[in-house]
Amino acid sequence: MPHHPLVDALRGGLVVSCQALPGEPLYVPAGGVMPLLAKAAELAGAVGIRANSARDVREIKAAVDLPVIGLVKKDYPPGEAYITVTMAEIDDLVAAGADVIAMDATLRPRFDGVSVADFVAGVRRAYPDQLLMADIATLEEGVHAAEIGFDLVGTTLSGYTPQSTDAPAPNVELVRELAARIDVPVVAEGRIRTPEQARTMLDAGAYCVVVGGAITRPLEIATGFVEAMRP
Ligand SMILES: CC(=O)N[C@H](C=O)[C@@H](O)[C@H](O)[C@H](O)COP(=O)(O)O
Repeated sequence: MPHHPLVDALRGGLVVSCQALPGEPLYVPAGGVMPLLAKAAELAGAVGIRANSARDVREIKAAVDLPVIGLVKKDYPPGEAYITVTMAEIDDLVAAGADVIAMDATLRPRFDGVSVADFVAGVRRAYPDQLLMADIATLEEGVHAAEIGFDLVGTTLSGYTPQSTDAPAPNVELVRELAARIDVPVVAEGRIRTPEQARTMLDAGAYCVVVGGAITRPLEIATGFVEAMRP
């Protein structure tokens, strides 16, 4: 089946996740920082941007000419789904112009007790043309996400859920297994630290690769150097 042109534009490319949460050095309440990171990604040849919050999606869309994967991350009790879990968040991201909306598609409990399948069905009814990306942590969740109609399936949450705590970082095998099992494009995302690892993900069958912290989180990057240099 041919892909949506927007999904086609991501094929084989790098998507740069430009995110900073409150408490991180690059989090500025007034905004304006994430578009600068997105611009650098665009100049480098990235094919897309991933961003948290309708505000950042809007600002980044105004600054670069790349598709934006939008999400809303909020704090929920540990062990619960937390990436774009309400219809109000979907409404905001659609209004901000998110080309793709990323949603928690783990099989963890959700704050409202609604299953991810029912939530996605509701989103599809409200916005039939909206592209949706599943953020999953395990093979089972990835297969389920493909079955319930997501347009892209990403390994974003591997290593971050109780069911995946022992997963390798990055999880090349999950990408390989998913790519072999589902027809939906597999996005390699999560804990990819080097260009070589990104390349390995493509070789394992990833449709495209999302890299965040290794490019856009200076605290994380500097900490890696400091730790490696410790006597
Ligand atoms: C687990 C979670 O909440 N991940 C978030 C999802 O959007 C982001 O904090 C990550 O930066 C993003 O997935 C990219 O991953 P990495 O920064 O490891 O390249």
